[in-house]
Amino acid sequence: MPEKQKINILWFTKDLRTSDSESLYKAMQEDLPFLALYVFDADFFVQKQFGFRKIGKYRTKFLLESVEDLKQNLAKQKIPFLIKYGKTEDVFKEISEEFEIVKIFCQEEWTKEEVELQAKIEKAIPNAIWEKSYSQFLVHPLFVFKTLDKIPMLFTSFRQKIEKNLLIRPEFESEDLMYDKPEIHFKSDTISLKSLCFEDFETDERTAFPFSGGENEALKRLHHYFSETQNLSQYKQTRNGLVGRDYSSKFSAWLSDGSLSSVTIYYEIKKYEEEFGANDSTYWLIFELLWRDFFRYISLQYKDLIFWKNGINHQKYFVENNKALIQKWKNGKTDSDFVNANMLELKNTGWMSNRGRQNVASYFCKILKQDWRIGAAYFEEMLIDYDVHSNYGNWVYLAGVGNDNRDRTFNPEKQAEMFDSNQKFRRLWLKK
Ligand SMILES: Cc1cc2nc3c(=O)[nH]c(=O)nc-3n(C[C@H](O)[C@H](O)[C@H](O)COP(=O)(O)OP(=O)(O)OC[C@H]3O[C@@H](n4cnc5c(N)ncnc54)[C@H](O)[C@@H]3O)c2cc1C
Repeated sequence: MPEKQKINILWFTKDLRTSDSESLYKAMQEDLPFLALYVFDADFFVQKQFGFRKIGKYRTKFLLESVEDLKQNLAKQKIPFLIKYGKTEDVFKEISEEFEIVKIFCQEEWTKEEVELQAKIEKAIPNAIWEKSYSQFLVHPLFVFKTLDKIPMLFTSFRQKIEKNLLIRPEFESEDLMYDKPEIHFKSDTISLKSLCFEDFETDERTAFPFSGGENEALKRLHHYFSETQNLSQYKQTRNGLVGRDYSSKFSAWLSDGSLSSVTIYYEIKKYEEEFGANDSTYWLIFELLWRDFFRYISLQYKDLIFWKNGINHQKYFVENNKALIQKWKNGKTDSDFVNANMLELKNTGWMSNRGRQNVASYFCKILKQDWRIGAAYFEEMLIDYDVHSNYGNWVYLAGVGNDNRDRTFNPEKQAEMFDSNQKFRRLWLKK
């Protein structure tokens, strides 16, 4: 039998970008040719939890756009890119029937489903060498664990310790490297919303933001929010808003599938501060990106406990599973018009503001007293920016079984008075 050609694989997962890509940068340094790969994993599109899909139509559309954009960016660098639908381990097996896979470059993961998937690939391709990178963090684990032995329970102590002599790794200059190795031919699948069993849909005209996936759109949004409009300079005052495109950055959707890197955002903030001046608002965006990191470090430390009913602190959580109440919450038919408006926004657009998310989650856990995991699973299906660490981290936090032991309940009436005093938001979503 002729020897198989040796190749490496650059496996994209939640790092759908060509700029600041450690994996792409490293794959380019190797002598062997490589094939870039993205798999729409079949299990992921059919699995359900608490009756909800793992991914709904909003995120699926966004993901399709992100992968298409990645394809175009990789083509500019002449990098061969394979897009497949199926079980990821089967795709790896199929490739290994034609080629000897020597190394797999990808993002490091530690949450349950991601770890299980990597284990299936390891079993299918036992001899491959894995080169994993922590490209999803703002503050690299090497720095964090040099500073801290253990991740503190409270965000404030995490932030204060990390901010002392904060060191952010430089960006990887990966987007201009040209691929000059032999092309690897492998036939991609044609994948669409329809082939993934979703109906096509129009964006609701009331949406807070008409999201489009992909690195190019992410960078466009960044330049709009920063230099074009200088909205960043008012971020701290506007970030609790509910209506409109610019009350917050809306970066989360691109951060979640990795088409935008938080390190890139950081350096863009620094450039912005040099040009337009630093203030509380420019700092506050970094502060929020540290919250994002914090929840990643919490999941890294507590692993699967973030999915457990009693959470990371083993707090007893008494819950009900009242289907009628949950249905009312989902469909915006509770006793609170503020909660209802937020839930209708989510249902119709895949988006909800941070203020809205805090209120509806607190209402679900503390007032309706339902199992927080059901609320989190509904968010997982619906949110365009769903991210395992931020979603489950925030839900355990609000359910009182995470990093906040204070038994706090948001009062939706008071919150509506504070953040929607003119009822603009409620009128937008509740009007007949
Ligand atoms: C119950 C609940 C569930 C959530 N689920 C998700 C989720 O699945 N995916 C997700 O990205 N965020 C989630 N968040 C966090 C937050 O609501 C969103 O990140 C934010 O609303 C996104 O809007 P933005 O990008 O305009 O935020 P901005 O206010 O512009 O903030 C900038 C960035 O900071 C990070 N950030 C801000 N607030 C938080 C926070 N509380 N926790 C973690 N990171 C934060 C995000 O990456 C965000 O894009 C959740 C919050 C709650 C209360």
